[in-house]
Amino acid sequence: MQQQSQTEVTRVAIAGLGAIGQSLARTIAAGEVPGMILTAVSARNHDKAREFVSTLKTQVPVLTIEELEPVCDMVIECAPAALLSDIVSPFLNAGKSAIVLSVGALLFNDHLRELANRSGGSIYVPTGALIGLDAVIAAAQGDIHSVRMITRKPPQGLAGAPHLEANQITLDGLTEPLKVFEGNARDAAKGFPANLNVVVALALAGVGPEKTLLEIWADPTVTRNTHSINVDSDSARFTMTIENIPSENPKTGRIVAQSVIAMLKKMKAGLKVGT
Ligand SMILES: NC(=O)C1=CN([C@@H]2O[C@H](COP(=O)(O)OP(=O)(O)OC[C@H]3O[C@@H](n4cnc5c(N)ncnc54)[C@H](OP(=O)(O)O)[C@@H]3O)[C@@H](O)[C@H]2O)C=CC1
Ligand SMILES: O=C([O-])CC(=O)C(=O)O
Repeated sequence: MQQQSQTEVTRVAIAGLGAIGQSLARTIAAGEVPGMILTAVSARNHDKAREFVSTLKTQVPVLTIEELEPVCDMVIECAPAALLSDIVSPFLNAGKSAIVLSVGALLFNDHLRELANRSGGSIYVPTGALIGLDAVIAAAQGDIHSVRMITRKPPQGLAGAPHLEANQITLDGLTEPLKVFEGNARDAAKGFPANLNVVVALALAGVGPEKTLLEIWADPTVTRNTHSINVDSDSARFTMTIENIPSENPKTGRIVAQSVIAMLKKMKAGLKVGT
């Protein structure tokens, strides 16, 4: 087991240099997260990644996924969902930590949780594009009667989702809101692997992927990725909505990288606020 103490310096790897990875790399390389050092990055296109790294305040090597674990203490996974296990397994195997953004893929990689439990490594799921996981986790210590979420995204925020193709749903030229999915978080993670990680984070915090229910709307009248959660439990009833400004990737909100930075800072802070 190689878990670190709060005061040790953590060597951070970033796997995936898209909307989230680039934003994280800029912030960590600028020294804005005390106790964390950006040590290596990985991307599909190494030339493009090297060009990006040259703009950072600290220079780090661009490595393959396999080369990250031997030189880093923790990995932040922000790559396509299909790579989740390849990126995270070596770190967990070594008893180290992984912050996971492709949360939906955790449902189809049960071995990662088992690996973490066996090795003493940790998988961290940030609140990401969502809101209120602290309240859901607290409510889950008692009895939660129901968890429902409604997501509205501009059509381009849902483009390319396998569920749309499988059901021959076309969003081109949409002029009014269209409900494109109603079901549970597990089916949403299959049908929208790059668009609805948030509902899986909600499921893991609360009542699990079968009982967490979701509607997805392709809505040409909204410009923000909007998620509303409704929870009813024996301790509280709450409804919360977040309206995310998309990043350069229309599927991903700007707040996601900020949520990860907040998590990194909390790991090293003496005062930790929130559940
Ligand atoms: N938990 C949450 O709240 C949220 C989670 N997400 C999820 O986070 C993940 C990242 O999102 P986002 O940054 O928007 O995605 P992007 O599509 O913007 O970036 C993905 C990056 O992964 C890289 N990549 C592709 N193949 C490989 C490979 N073989 N090795 C290393 N890197 C590779 C790409 O590299 P290259 O540039 O070279 O092509 C690209 O830079 C996605 O799974 C997304 O669904 C997104 C939003 C919210
Ligand atoms: O959950 C996701 O993958 C992304 C999302 O909805 C958002 O950024 O609003």
